[in-house]
Amino acid sequence: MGGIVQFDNVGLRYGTGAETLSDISFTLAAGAFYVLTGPSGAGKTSLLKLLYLAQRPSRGLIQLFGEDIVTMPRSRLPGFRRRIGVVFQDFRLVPYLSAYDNVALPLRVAGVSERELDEPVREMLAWVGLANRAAARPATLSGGEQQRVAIARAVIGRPELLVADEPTGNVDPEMAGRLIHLFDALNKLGTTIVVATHDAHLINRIGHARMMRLDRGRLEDPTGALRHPPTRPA
Ligand SMILES: Nc1ncnc2c1ncn2[C@@H]1O[C@H](COP(=O)(O)OP(=O)(O)OP(=O)(O)O)[C@@H](O)[C@H]1O
Repeated sequence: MGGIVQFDNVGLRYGTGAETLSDISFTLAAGAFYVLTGPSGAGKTSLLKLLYLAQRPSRGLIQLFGEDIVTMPRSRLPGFRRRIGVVFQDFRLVPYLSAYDNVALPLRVAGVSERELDEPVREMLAWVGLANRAAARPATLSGGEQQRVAIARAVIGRPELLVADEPTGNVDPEMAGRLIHLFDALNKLGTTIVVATHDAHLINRIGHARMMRLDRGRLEDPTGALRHPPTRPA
């Protein structure tokens, strides 16, 4: 399988300070499951932001789905973003929408009819243990419940790439197991997954994951998972 993401010598600098990320080069294989680890402040969230196109690099080349996204006109970025599911560290649910409507959002944006989306939305809410909270607004949900809505919203549209930032930070081990099962099921359907986490328990439960480790803005490749020949455009 080919690379779905390729970084070549990518650097990221916020403002005029030192680089937060330096010399980042890797290829993500389509359909694989990656776990990104590293100490707090190493740059994990920054790397994920580059992946889900919330941040442009200060230098280097990024290809996503076979296209150079650094020089791509801004008008084309929203179309690319719709192919990526994101679980944000701070959830970013739409505050005036119910849990049901937050989860339904990607399907509505994709033009799925109300009749067709009702069953998958209810199934997904049940899977994350929120069947009886469908009508609740985010402000009335606990942190762990909000996180589960955010995960349900990110996976329901079966994105080509799923990027999740500390997705089990607010849930108990049993729920973490269910969420991993959900990521696994999505991965089996072909979605490439990148999960950033500190959670050793989570890392141990995803036996087939390829490890990526960031330390002070530089990427280590402890298991050789990222060593693919670069696939440059002809
Ligand atoms: N928008 C920003 N502007 C300036 N500096 C930033 C910004 N976002 C992050 N940084 C800095 O970049 C560095 C890396 O932060 P980042 O959030 O990517 O690390 P992290 O590995 O995800 O940490 P954690 O595990 O604590 O979430 C930190 O020093 C942080 O202060």
